Amino acid sequence: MAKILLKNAEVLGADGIVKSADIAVEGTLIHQLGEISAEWHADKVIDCTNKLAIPGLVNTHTHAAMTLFRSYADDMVLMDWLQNKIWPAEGNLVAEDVYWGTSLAIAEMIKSGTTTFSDMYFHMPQVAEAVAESGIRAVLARGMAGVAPNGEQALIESEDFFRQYHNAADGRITVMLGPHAPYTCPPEYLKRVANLAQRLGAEIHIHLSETFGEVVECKKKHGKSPIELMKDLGVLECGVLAAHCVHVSDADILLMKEANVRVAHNPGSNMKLASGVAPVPAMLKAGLCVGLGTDGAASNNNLDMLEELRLAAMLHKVHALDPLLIPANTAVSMATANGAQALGLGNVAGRIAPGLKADITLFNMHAPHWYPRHDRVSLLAYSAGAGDVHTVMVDGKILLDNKCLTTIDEERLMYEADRRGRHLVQHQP
Ligand SMILES: CSC[C@H]1O[C@@H](n2cnc3c(O)ncnc32)[C@H](O)[C@@H]1O
Ligand SMILES: [Zn+2]
Repeated sequence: MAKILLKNAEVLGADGIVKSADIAVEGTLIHQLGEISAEWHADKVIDCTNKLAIPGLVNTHTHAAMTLFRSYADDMVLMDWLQNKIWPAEGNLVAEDVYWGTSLAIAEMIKSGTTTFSDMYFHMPQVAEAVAESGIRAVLARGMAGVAPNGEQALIESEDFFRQYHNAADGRITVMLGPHAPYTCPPEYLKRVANLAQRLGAEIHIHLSETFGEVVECKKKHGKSPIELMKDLGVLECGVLAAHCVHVSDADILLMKEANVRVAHNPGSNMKLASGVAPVPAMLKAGLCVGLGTDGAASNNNLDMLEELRLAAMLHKVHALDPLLIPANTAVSMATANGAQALGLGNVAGRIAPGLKADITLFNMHAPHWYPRHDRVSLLAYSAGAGDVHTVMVDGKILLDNKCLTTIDEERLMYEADRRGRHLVQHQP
């Protein structure tokens, strides 16, 4: 079992306070924190002078392989973007495209300090392969739209995928079911998804109440909001990770709290697609678990969780004209511990504490924008950039060493992603 000592770090603890400490990593786990006894011999020692150690960032909602559509269709509203640009181009995707697009996303995520991501997409065995090879942690859901003939196939593939990959890659992969949204999955179909989830013991990852138009349509069609509809169909009983939740009412928030719905807040995507501002302060006040996500790289347009963290901290302040909303430590918790909890990994990752998985990101603080160091959490939230990410460890294994990826051939995947991305959109309108 490999033993790694992170020596002399400044560690963001589970209490949100930064203290000087050593971190002993044994195998996949954080063994000890603080002063490490001289009897504990490390195989490798990393000098963490001037380094801030935080729990790895958790991206709670993305479509990783959509890196292939980055910069293809910008400055559009969601439905126009999906129906006229993205879905036609996705119709051309083959399994290998998803493998390379996901690998590109993983490289970008690791380099910007993310250690876990939650994905909803197609060709999930190839996503799992990219996850397994790279060493990152992931929660994967095969996206399902309930229209014939693919709706049936999606249910079958989701069950197969769950049975084959839940807890795969030494436990780094867990699986959810991924019905896309109420506007692509009719009620009867969502009931079948909920039944399947109950039968498998799987949780559900779904887009909910992303745009005002979605809510209006849902009320017109079903006489209730998307959240109310999910409750009535039995979806909320399965354990739900709900992406976006921009247009939710106070009554919706109460229902979400009752059912312990966890929210993936995607401020960058919501701003770019002009979907609106999710009532995150009200959700937090109600006691909901809110994590952060980038959404796909085609609506963001990067997978940088540090940027998302800062957007979350800033957006709600300016929206409510209240600088007290989402302070730095809240935004950091949303990007780490709350994100892990939102993905059902609260007892596995998201905090630097003995017994938890060694998923750790080290930031180099020896740069002009990190001085003076009045408050390290403030520096992380408001001053740091992805370029400061120095070392990334997942499951006790170093995936980024002094800014170099250790498990991924970056040049090869940039070449493949470029070639495949151009091919996918070649004959599109
Ligand atoms: C069924 S797999 C996932 C599906 O979701 C699409 N998608 C990407 N971004 C969004 C978004 O913000 N809202 C709704 N759907 C989105 C993606 O293109 C895939 O088709
Ligand atoms: Zn999405």
